[in-house]
This record gives sequence, structure tokens and C-alpha cells, in this order.
Amino acid sequence: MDDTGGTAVVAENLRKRYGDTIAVDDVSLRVEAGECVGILGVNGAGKTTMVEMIAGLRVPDDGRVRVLGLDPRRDRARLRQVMGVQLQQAYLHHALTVEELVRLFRGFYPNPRPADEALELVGLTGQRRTRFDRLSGGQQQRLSIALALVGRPRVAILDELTTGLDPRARRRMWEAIRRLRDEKVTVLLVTHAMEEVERLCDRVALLDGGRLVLVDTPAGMVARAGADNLDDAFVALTGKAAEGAE
Ligand SMILES: Nc1ncnc2c1ncn2[C@@H]1O[C@H](COP(=O)(O)OP(=O)(O)OP(=O)(O)O)[C@@H](O)[C@H]1O
Repeated sequence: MDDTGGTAVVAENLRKRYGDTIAVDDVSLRVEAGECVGILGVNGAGKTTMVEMIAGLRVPDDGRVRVLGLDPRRDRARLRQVMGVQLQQAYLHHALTVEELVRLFRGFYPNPRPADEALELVGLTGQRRTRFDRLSGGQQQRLSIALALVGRPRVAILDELTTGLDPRARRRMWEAIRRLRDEKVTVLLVTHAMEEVERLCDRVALLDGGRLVLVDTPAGMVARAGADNLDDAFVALTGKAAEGAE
């Protein structure tokens, strides 16, 4: 297993179809170890489907994935030890407290972060004795991030890290991601927040209608669109597939 450098994630010719909908269409992407790559695209572009296939949570119809040299389906148990996944929905036991959930998840990993550190990372120290179902939506989301990071993953997949978070919590999450970068963790970040991309991402992968239309640095994306900023570049470079279908 290569987790000392080189390429962390390899996706080759991934395809996924749901009935008549082609969600991901022949997508290939390589992410170097320690890189933070933003996965961008309009609603329905295929971002979640793509990262779920990389995480081994969804089976591709076609194509190949390797994460740190591991096959997410065949090497599921080994991959779980080195990958942290925060997805859009939390599948957690709602009657457990924050601290109980963190302790439960710590048990899955050989060398987890201390529970205190995981809670501090996302600013939930004050809620440690609160049941999951009594947390606010933003607090639940922060807990799902803490649970994705508690195992000291080498690769973290974060889907809408800061959607719905207040500005303080958002900044704290950005701090957490910077800390991961200092730890040379590879990060795939699904996001609609261009400010977040600007602050955190080394490169972006832009999906449109299930196809990868651009892989570049954020500055490169702005330049290619002939735009002044990432928001304008995003608008200029996306939505063509959706408009074509209307
Ligand atoms: N389980 C499913 N069954 C059927 N269609 C699905 C399913 N999941 C996703 N799709 C469809 O696949 C396409 C891609 O969806 P996906 O959730 O990957 O997009 P996304 O880029 O993550 O969107 P968003 O920004 O809204 O989260 C959409 O057209 C969606 O309707």
C-alpha cells in the first residue's frame, strides 16, 4: 500500500447510470497524496455519485478505482482504516450522545485521535453529552465531520463540508481542513462554496452532466473561463448539459 507519497486516488473511466439517467459518464481523475481537490458542478452534475464510487459506497457500472492502491470493494476492511467519509446524510444512532458516538467510531480504527481532539476540531466540546437527535442541523453536520476524521484518515472525502453552517463554524471547518493538509492528508471536497475552494483547494475537478469538463487549479479555472472570479468561471463553464436537456 502506497501511503507515503505519489498518487492517492486513481479513478479511471468511471460510469454510473440510474435507469435513464447517466449520473457519471466516463470520468477519470488522479489525486496526488496530500492534495486537496474540490469536486464542483451544478446540482445533479454527478459529484456525490462520483465520490461515493471512490469511497466504495456505490458500485460503478464500469471503470476502476484505487485509493492508496486499494480496491474500495475488494479491500473494503483495509480501506476503512485509512479513509474518512463524511457524506450528505448521517446514518447514526440518534439516541447516542456526541461523546458516545465519537467513542464508538474510535473503536473502528487502530490509532484514532483522542475524543477530546476530535470534538475540539469541530467545536463540539460543549455538546459532548447531548444526544445526536437533540443537536441542531449544523451541529449534526459538524459531528459527522468529527466522525470522518477521528480515525486519522490518510484520505478524507467530505461532501458539502460547510453547507448550512454559520460563519464561525465554517471558519472552524476550514481550519480543520488546513490541519489535515498540514498532516498531508489527501482531501476530496465536494462543494458549492467558491470561497472555500479558493481558500482550501489545490485543484478543482468540474463535472457537468456527469462528464468531467475541467481539472485545473482554481486560478487556472478562472483564466480558462476568461472570468474575474471563481463564481463567474463556474457559471460560464457549467450548466450546458442541464440547459441542453430543457
Ligand atoms: N439513487 C438514485 N437513484 C436515481 N437517480 C439518482 C440517484 N442518485 C442520484 N441520482 C441522479 O443522478 C444524477 C447525479 O446525482 P448526484 O447526487 O451524484 O449529483 P450531485 O452533483 O452530487 O448533486 P447535488 O449538488 O445536488 O448534491 C442526478 O440526475 C440525480 O437525480
